Amino acid sequence: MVTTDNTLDLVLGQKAQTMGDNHISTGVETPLRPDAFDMNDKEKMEIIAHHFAAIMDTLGLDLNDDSLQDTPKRVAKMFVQEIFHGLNPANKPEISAFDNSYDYKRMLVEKNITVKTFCEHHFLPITGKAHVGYVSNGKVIGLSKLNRIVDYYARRPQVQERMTKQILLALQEALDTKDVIIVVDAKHMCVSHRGIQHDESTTLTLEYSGCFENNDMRREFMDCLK
Ligand SMILES: Nc1nc2c(ncn2[C@@H]2O[C@H](COP(=O)(O)OP(=O)(O)OP(=O)(O)O)[C@@H](O)[C@H]2O)c(=O)[nH]1
Ligand SMILES: [Zn+2]
Repeated sequence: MVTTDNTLDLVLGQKAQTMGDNHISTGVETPLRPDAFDMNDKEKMEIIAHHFAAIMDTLGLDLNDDSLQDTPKRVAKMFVQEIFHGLNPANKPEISAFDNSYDYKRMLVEKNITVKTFCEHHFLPITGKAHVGYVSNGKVIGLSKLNRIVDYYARRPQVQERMTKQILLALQEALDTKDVIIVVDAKHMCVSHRGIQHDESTTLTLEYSGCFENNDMRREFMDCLK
């Protein structure tokens, strides 16, 4: 085993000092430690599998059962290589901008981009759609790259507000313009499947900058979503 329970205590202790127990948001950056990627994926998966097995064991589950015995490994792989893949900056999508040779000067809207992320408070799914718009500053990027940027920031433990801001900033950077807008409409399983257990509510977050500070531009974008 690569780490010890002492390491975990230390990590959890640090978190408690910096965040308290009241889930105060830590700004636009995902709160990661500076040494977050000192370990490679394989080492991380071994440690997570070990600890997840302890969770299952504590719940009284029989880890010798055929169906359960590989679950710790499955969960570890899912965390590191699938659902939290976007924690690692090495996995940030390569985006190359090219000249807007079509001379298209209006708003471009990419609607209904799938958002599959996980609430950082409960590690339960948040599922929904993002809609992004921008006005080219002379540069354009491939349409699928808009979806890829959303997907990269979704593949982390998240709060919806932070994810929305992170995507806005990444779009500004990729497109080299402030003329960007994003709406995220998502359902939180931590609201529908536990706690209050309300199925119908969704959470809408909106971030914008540049020309979208203008009410008419924002309204035009919203009209495109109807
Ligand atoms: N602002 C924000 N809150 C979120 C998000 N995802 C989950 N939450 C909320 O985070 C809060 C966590 O608060 P706590 O009171 O510590 O958790 P809890 O006791 O499990 O809360 P209940 O869900 O009310 O039972 C809950 O109200 C969640 O609904 C998010 O993306 N943004
Ligand atoms: Zn939650």
